[in-house]
Amino acid sequence: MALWVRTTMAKYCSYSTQLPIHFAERPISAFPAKRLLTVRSKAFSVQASAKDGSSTSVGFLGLGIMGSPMAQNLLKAGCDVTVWNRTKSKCDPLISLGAKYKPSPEEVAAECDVTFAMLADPDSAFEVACGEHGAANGIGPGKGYVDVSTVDGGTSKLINQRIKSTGASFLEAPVSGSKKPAEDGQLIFLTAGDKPLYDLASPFLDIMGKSRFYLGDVGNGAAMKLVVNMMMGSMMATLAEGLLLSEKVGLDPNVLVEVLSQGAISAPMYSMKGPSMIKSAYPTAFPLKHQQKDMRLALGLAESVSQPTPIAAAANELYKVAKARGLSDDDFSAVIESLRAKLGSS
Ligand SMILES: NC(=O)C1=CN([C@@H]2O[C@H](COP(=O)(O)OP(=O)(O)OC[C@H]3O[C@@H](n4cnc5c(N)ncnc54)[C@H](OP(=O)(O)O)[C@@H]3O)[C@@H](O)[C@H]2O)C=CC1
Ligand SMILES: O=CCCC(=O)O
Repeated sequence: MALWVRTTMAKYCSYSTQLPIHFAERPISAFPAKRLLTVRSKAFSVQASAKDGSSTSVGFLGLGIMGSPMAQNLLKAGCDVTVWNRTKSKCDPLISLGAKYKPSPEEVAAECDVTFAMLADPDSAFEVACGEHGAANGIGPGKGYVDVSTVDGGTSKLINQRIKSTGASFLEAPVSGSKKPAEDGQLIFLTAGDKPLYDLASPFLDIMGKSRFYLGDVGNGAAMKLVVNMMMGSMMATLAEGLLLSEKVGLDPNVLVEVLSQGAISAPMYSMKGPSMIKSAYPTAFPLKHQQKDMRLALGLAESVSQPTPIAAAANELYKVAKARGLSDDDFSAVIESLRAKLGSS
């Protein structure tokens, strides 16, 4: 009996030199917990470590808003997890849940079969992978490095090169989904790179996420993520404009959110973020500085293929204004503040 409801499709992507394959799998959380554990432990034993025949050991580098719950879900599923974070104190809650700790990415990668990295941006992703005491210094043949940070394709390719030069495998796997989906194991992985590593890492991706796409060559996962986040950033800016305009012409913006939720342009994001934006509350799930980083990287991607993206370019300006107003660490929905200032309504 098929355990997965799998849809497979293949389509040509001009950004890739090979035909990408997309696997979208049914959320594993749809299965009862007991059944799930059986499936998972079977997967682990099938993919036993080359090192000593025991189950695959996992490293996790970067325990911010996303990395912490992702690593926590691996631990809760019974995985053998070793963690590292630049600010050591963020490791403590995971250590108390049973994680091991190593004082550098190098030592984590040397210890573990597969090492995941969830870093802030291209610079930190590169530094943790390739810098002094970076993962590349500890990794080697038979091991894998899975970078789940959101970076540009160029950075991902550099990390790929350096990791591969050691004889290890590389997979980029940025995620769609924010803090709550990370906590609930409902992320969407956009992967590209070494297919055998994708296969090896899939049971772990399925613990942390609800679906995964394999997109072919390194760079395609990053590109897909940037296109998605470029659209998300523009949608958020549009919501901000609509909320403020409705308010200014005397409408109740809460009613606008309700109207949106019932029509063709309904989006979970509008229903989730709209009500708090109306109250000028921006509890951070996705930091605004990261959204602006993604707009910037997406515009760079568009530039590289001479694709006009005027809407994203305009939205990016709003995120830059919001950053300049000290809102970098607020949720990206705080972008509305840059329009409030412009419209003179705050
Ligand atoms: N939050 C979200 O909703 C989503 C975020 N993403 C992406 O995931 C990535 C992580 O996001 P998120 O968890 O929200 O971000 P956070 O800002 O919460 O965490 C960033 C992590 O990167 C580490 N870091 C930053 N700079 C360095 C550096 N120079 N050297 C070593 N480590 C560093 C931080 O360490 P320290 O604790 O020491 O600061 C922390 O572990 C980003 O690329 C983001 O775009 C993707 C999907 C959703
Ligand atoms: O990169 C952040 C994505 C946030 C989301 O998908 O909700």
